[in-house]
Amino acid sequence: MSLFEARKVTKRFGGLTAVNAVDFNVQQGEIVGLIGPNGAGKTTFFNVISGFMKPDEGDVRFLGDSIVGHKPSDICKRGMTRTFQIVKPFPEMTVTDNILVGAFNHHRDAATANKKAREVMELVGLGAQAEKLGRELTVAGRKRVELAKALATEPKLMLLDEVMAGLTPSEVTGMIEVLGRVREAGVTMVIVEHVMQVIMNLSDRIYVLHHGEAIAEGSPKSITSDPRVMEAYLGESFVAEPGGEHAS
Ligand SMILES: Nc1ncnc2c1ncn2[C@@H]1O[C@H](COP(=O)(O)OP(=O)(O)OP(=O)(O)O)[C@@H](O)[C@H]1O
Repeated sequence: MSLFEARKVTKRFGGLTAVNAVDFNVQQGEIVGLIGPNGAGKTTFFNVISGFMKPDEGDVRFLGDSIVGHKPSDICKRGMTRTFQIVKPFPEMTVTDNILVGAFNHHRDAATANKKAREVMELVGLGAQAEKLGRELTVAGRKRVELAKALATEPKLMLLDEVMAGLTPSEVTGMIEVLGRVREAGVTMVIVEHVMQVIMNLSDRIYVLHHGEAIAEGSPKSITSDPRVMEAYLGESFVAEPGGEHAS
């Protein structure tokens, strides 16, 4: 059984089919990349699989159960959580307290929630910034808080929406290391990302969306040499630079 599976997922906006009969699966322990040119349907697909939008057709299954129609908070309690492209930590709360918001999702007991918050803060490299306020953080710091908040909910599967957007090349390298540690901690991940260096470095498998359809799936190596993928990216830079137009 796959940890996660989307079967023939379709989402339309009026006459526009943003996601068209997409099959997608994730096995325990994998990092799966999701790429595609601008407007390919990545965000829409992400919104559907994380419960923020309902598919018009198809099924989304996590741990063998359909989660279509379930609230994101319920899906999070089951062990699947997501991050957002635009990261807004609570500005007047410390880094610790921001992360505790995630930890309390899973633990009612304050001591246990605190312990979890400390643990994920160390994992993402925020230990030294624990007492900083949300508004004092750089983009890179805010991205790490977003990641830590998601991790504090103790996910089995984490969906990451452009965690590298707006980061400098050295910050991207730092974040790749962090995600490597997250994987070692046993968290399975799906990554939507424009920074190809990240996708190619981290992903075990990659799905490519184009005009709402999954046109290719395979190892990073097979994807880069796939003629359908090259054609889909015609006119766009396939090797996007960190901190590009998708900076938030
Ligand atoms: N709420 C909406 N209402 C109407 N059309 C939408 C809506 N959201 C997305 N779309 C359209 O659906 C298509 C897919 O958009 P989506 O944002 O999912 O693509 P994307 O691959 O995430 O793009 P990008 O890489 O630019 O973020 C686009 O044509 C977009 O204009």
